[in-house]
This record gives sequence, C-alpha cells and structure tokens, in this order.
Amino acid sequence: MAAQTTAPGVRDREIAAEQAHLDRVYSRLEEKIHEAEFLMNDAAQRGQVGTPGALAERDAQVFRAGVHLNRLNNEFEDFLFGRIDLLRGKDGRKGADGAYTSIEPADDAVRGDGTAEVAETLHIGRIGVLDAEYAPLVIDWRAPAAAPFYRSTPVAPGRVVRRRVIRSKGRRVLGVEDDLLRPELTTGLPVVGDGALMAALGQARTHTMRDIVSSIQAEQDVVIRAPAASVTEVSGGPGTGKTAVALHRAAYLLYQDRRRYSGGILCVSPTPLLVAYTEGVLPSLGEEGQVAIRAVGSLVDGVTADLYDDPAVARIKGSLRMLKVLRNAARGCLELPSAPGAGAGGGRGAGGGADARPTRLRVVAFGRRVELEADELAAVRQQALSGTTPVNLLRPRARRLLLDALWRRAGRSFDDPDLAAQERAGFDEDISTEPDFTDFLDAWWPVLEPARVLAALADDKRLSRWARRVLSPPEVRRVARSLRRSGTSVHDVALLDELDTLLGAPPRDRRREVDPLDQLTGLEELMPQAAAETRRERAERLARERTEYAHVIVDEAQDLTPMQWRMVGRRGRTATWTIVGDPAQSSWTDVDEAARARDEALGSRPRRRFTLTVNYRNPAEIAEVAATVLALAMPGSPSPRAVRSTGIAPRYEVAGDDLGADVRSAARRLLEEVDGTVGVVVAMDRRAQARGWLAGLGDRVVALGSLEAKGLEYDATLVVAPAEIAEESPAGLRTLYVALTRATQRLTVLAVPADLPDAAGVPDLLRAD
Ligand SMILES: Nc1ncnc2c1ncn2[C@@H]1O[C@H](COP(=O)(O)OP(=O)(O)OP(=O)(O)O)[C@@H](O)[C@H]1O
Repeated sequence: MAAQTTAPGVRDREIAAEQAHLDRVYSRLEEKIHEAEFLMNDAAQRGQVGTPGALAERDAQVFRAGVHLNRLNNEFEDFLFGRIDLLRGKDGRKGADGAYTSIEPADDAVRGDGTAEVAETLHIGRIGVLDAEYAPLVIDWRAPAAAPFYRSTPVAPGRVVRRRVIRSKGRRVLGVEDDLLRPELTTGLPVVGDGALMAALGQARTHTMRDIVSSIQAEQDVVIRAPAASVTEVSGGPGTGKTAVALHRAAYLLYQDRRRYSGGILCVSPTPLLVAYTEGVLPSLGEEGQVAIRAVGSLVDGVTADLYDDPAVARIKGSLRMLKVLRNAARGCLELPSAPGAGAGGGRGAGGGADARPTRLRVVAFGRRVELEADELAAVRQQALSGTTPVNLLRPRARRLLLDALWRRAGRSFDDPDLAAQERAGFDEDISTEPDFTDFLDAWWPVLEPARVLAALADDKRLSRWARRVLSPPEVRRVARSLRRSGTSVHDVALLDELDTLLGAPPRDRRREVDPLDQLTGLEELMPQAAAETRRERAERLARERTEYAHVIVDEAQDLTPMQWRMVGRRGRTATWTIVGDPAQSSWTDVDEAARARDEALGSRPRRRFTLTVNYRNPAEIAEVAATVLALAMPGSPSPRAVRSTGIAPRYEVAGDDLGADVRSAARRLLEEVDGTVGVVVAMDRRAQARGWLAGLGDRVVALGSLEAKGLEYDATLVVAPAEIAEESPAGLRTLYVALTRATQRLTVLAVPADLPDAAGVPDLLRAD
C-alpha cells in the first residue's frame, strides 16, 4: 500500500473537510427531528376524529415518525465513520440511494497517462440520511452501496480509490485514517494516517465489546452479507472476529428484511459473562429489541443456571443417552407419590405412606359401588401410555380409558344402541364430576412439571431403574448426587427443556388475553396516555414469550452438547441459522455425537460454509505460544494468522509457596502495564480462591474459571497453572488453548510444580520443542 502522509497541514485540512460534512449531516438530522415531532403533535391533536381508514393511516404515519425520531435521538458515538472516493461506474447507472450501482469502473475512468477523476464520494454511517433533494448525505453501512467500503482491497479495489475511516466524538471530527487502494493512479487525493484497523486493534479494552463497523475486513464482510437462506456456518480460530461478525450479521439481516425478522433473532452464547460482554454491540449499531442474546443456561424461562457440573457429570448430562433416561422418568414419575423428590425423608422406602399413589379406584354408580383394582389400573395406564404422546397430554385419554373400564365393570347392557349411548353419556357425566373420581385422577395421573421430574432423578434407586442399560452404576451415582445439590446447573437446563417437551404443556390458565392494541401500528407506544407498558417493556415481554425465532445465531457452537443442540433446535424449527465456532476450542469431548445432534437440529437445510483466517486479537508473540498448545490439542489444525505483533514476548513465572500472593503480584504488575482490563484464568475449582486473591485490586481485573473465559478478551491475561487447566477434563488442552488466546497485548503464565517448568519458567506443555 502507498506511503501515507501525516503532514499536519494536510491532516488539518482533511479533518476540516469532514467536519463540514458532519455539520451538514447534523443540521439535516435536526430538520428531520423537527418534521417527526411536528407529525406526532399534529396527529395527537387531531385525536380520534375521522373515518376508520383515515385513523389507521394516521396511526401508521405516527408510528413511522416515532420510530424514526427514536433512532435519530439516539446518541451515536461516531455516527459517521467512513468515506469512500470512487471512480465512475461501468454503466453510469445509479441505484435508489443515489449511488452508482456498478462495482467495476467504466472502461475510460482511468486515462492513458494514469490520471483519473473521482466521480463519486460516499460517506458511510450507522444509519442512512438523505438531504432535502434525496441525495445521500450518509449511506447506511448495510446498504449495497456501502459494501465497497468493506470489500475493496488493493488486490481487488473495484472503483474505490481511497477508503477513509473518520473518528469523531459527538459532533466533532477528531481524526481520519486513510487507505489508498489504487496507489498507481494520480487522482490528487491526499492520504492521511496509518490505517484504521491497526488503530482499532491497539485500543485498550473495557469489559464490553465494541462494534467493528468502521473496520470490518473483506473476508468478514462476505459473511455478514451472506444471503440469509438456510444455514451459514462460520469457522475460524480465536480472535478471527466470529462473535463480532455474527452480531453485525444480525444487524445486517434486520436491515435487509425487517419484516421477516420481526419474528425475532435469538443469539445463543455459552456463558452469562459473554452475554454481558457482547450485549452492547447491537444497540451501538442502532438495533435493539428484535435480538435476544441469551446464555445457553438461560434459555428456559424462569430457570437460572447458577452451577457448573464437574466435567464427568456434564458429559453424561449433555449426552443423547439422557434422552432414554428422561423418557423413562417422564412416564415413571406417574408411579411416584404425589410430590416426587420433595422432602427426601417423607415416606420414601416405607412401601407407600399416606402420600403414595392410589392403588384402587372406587366410585358409586347406579346406586352401587364400582371398583377398579391395582392390576386393572396398571393395565389402563399401560394402554394410555402406548405411543409417544407427551404424558400430560395423555391425561384426557387416561380419563376416558378409566371411564371405559368402570363402565365395563358396572356390567350394564342394553339391546337398544341409542339407549346404550344415552346411558353411557349420563354415566360419564356423573362419574367424571364426582369428587371420588376427580381426586383419584389428580393423584393417579398428576400434571407433571419438568422441575419435579428432574428432582425425582436425584434418587439413586429410581435413577438406576430409569437408566437401566443406559448409564453405568457409577454414572447413576454421580448424576443423582449432582441433582441433590440446591441450584440448577447449565446442563440441567437442557434436561428441563427436554422434559418440557416430553411432558407436554399442562393446561395453563389463560389469563393473558390478546391485547387489541397489539393489532394496531404501535400507536400505543408513542402516545403516553395510551401506553400501558413502555417500548422496552413490551420488547422484553415479547422476547420472554417467544419460543421460536426467525433466525438463530449460535456463538461458540463447538461447545453445545447434544442435549443443548436439541434445546436450541426447538427454538429455530423454521428459522434460518448462523453458526459460528472453532472445533479447536471445544470443551465437549464427544465431537461426533455433537455433530449428529447438530445435524438433527438443522435438518436437511442446505449449508453454506465460510472460514475466517486472520487473528485480530492476539499479537504474533502470544499466538505463537497458543499454537504450541494447539499442536498438542488438535495436531494438524491450522492456527489463524496474527495480523500484528507488539514485540513483547509472554512472561513466564514460577509460583513459590504462596500461590495467592504470586497471582496477586503478577496481576498487579499487568495492571500497571496496560490501561485496560486484566483477566486471570484459573482451573474451575480455583475460582472462588482466585477472587479472594485479587480482592481490592479494582474492577479492571477479573478472576475467571477456565470455562468462563470463552469468547472474552482482555488487554492482558494471567494464566495460572496451565497443567491444572489441561487436566481438568478430557478436553482440557483445548480449554487451555482458549485461556492462552484471550489477550490483546500481554500474557503472563504462572507455573506451579505440576507444570514442570524449565529453567526459564516455561511449563512443559508450552514448550515448542
Ligand atoms: N475487522 C475488525 N476490526 C477491528 N477489530 C476487529 C475486527 N475483527 C475482529 N476484531 C476484534 O478482534 C477481537 C476478536 O473478535 P471476536 O471476539 O469476534 O473473535 P472470535 O473469533 O469470536 O474469537 P474467539 O473464538 O476467541 O471467541 C475483538 O476485539 C474484535 O473487536
């Protein structure tokens, strides 16, 4: 790329030119805001007078104005961030946004002597703004006309002569960074700065992710703008921008087809920490409400997963083997006392106490007792349970079969079929409203709730009955023990969701009626007097109530267990999908089983695959250390190419007798060396300990269990006792690879004796030889 100039005079002149443009944009935005406010006031004053058609039109107008106003009023930092200067397009045709549509330059755009005119200058921003004559002042970054800003490279520049990234704060332009894409041409365009990407990558990190809208790279842009059809699968090593790309893609899809995606976009993240880290990105892109970012442990409403199972238990609970166990449990729970699993002591083992399920049904019909004994009841239950219908939905069937059995037992016969039918109808009505019968049915075929069935698995004996020939006795003991803790684990959530499907929704009381205002255009949100709930509350409510989505994004897809794939799959049965992940970072051991479950969730939809190859996070010095672990974790797997180097090698230290003191002092040193954040990664069972070690060092530093580090990044990372992380689970080496790839600037590795450090303090696992 051409040498860039930083001559102060040129720089100031260029900044002043962009400032003038930004001023025009803001004065146009002010005009638009006034227009929108006028429209709303006018509509509000006209009140409810008019024909239904006119009122509906007015409502629609107000709605559009309100949405626009909302977006304009949003304080965007660097609202305008890009500019491209282009040659004339091949066919000279312009699109709806006023820009030339052709990607390639006209044949005569470049003269024989290598000089050329810039025919078009486009400014790119977070939303599009037209001037009063409908000429584009700012092009929305997602519009087709903005694509060359991201796609052009010096190898394939298309019409782009110069690409400029504009840095601004509020209404003030602070700086510009240029890339010259056709350095061979003489166009008279000045070129300023060192390029925007490096400037972005060198910035200190906070605890929230930033959008990358001003520096999306060509290979990333291809993924962001890939057509929505079917399944888009993106793989790439750590730091290649998979998460960033997935989120920008959500914003792009909404822009492209807002109506289609009003069905909601679900973004599934592995941990609540990653949700918190990423959830600011979409609002910064002007998108809110339509996208729900949820941790895989928070996909079931009303359940918060606050525990991690140890790897051996997680492996069992995540496996498809649990399906059989849960199916047995869903049915087996009908046999249990009325509150299975509740109050461990109550009646269990006593051969059926006061709360045991009833073993006899006794009603009065035709003036005499009619009874069904245990064996008859068992036969009825078996008949009712044949097939795969969810247990709670079989209750009416069981009720009918009981009535049939009682009718047979009553022994009434009639020659006249009409009379028989009449008698039978009367019998059914009488019996099924009799408390003896209804109480019996409630106790004998209770409505089962997922949480209660899961709790029932906490009993060793029961679980081993339901898991016969599926789990080994030690596995049964482990799972049962894990379920006796108070709290729900991340892996329990997928089991609860599966049970919800196996049991079927119990008949709910339908308190939530359809709100007639929902049928309107959104007027109720904009008019304070009509608003029962705010826009945000409504968005949150809709997100809560939504169980199926129009598009599903899965981040860190390599970590989803088979049971979790089933859970996520149920939320996107008719959706299109974007799946991003990196097999080398997988903490799940049975890769084949997970792949099968993933295939099942995605069905036969066609898939389009992309690979990202450049590591934007780690400097080469850190990427190199990570690559030695990758070679052990997944021999032959390629490492992504680090885009920059800092000249700062990772530091190796060996802990003495007081590990806590050494962790603290290494963390403190990193805090002095970087302006932003420091992540201290320890084995999962050292988490609480590590938090104690770091107490009082401030909120720039955080302690993380190895599995919690997924997807996050810090200016500096301290990895404590790598061997402990590697030995935590069969996938431990891959988890260590994740831990080593979190830093944007500095990495310290603190070894303990188990790491077998050499004289330089380098742990055995991290040595390249
Ligand atoms: N084009 C870009 N411009 C500026 N920064 C970028 C760009 N692409 C990625 N980054 C930055 O690189 C870092 C890594 O991105 P991201 O977290 O999306 O990677 P990832 O592939 O999901 O990583 P991992 O697999 O480790 O979770 C982030 O700080 C992101 O902002």
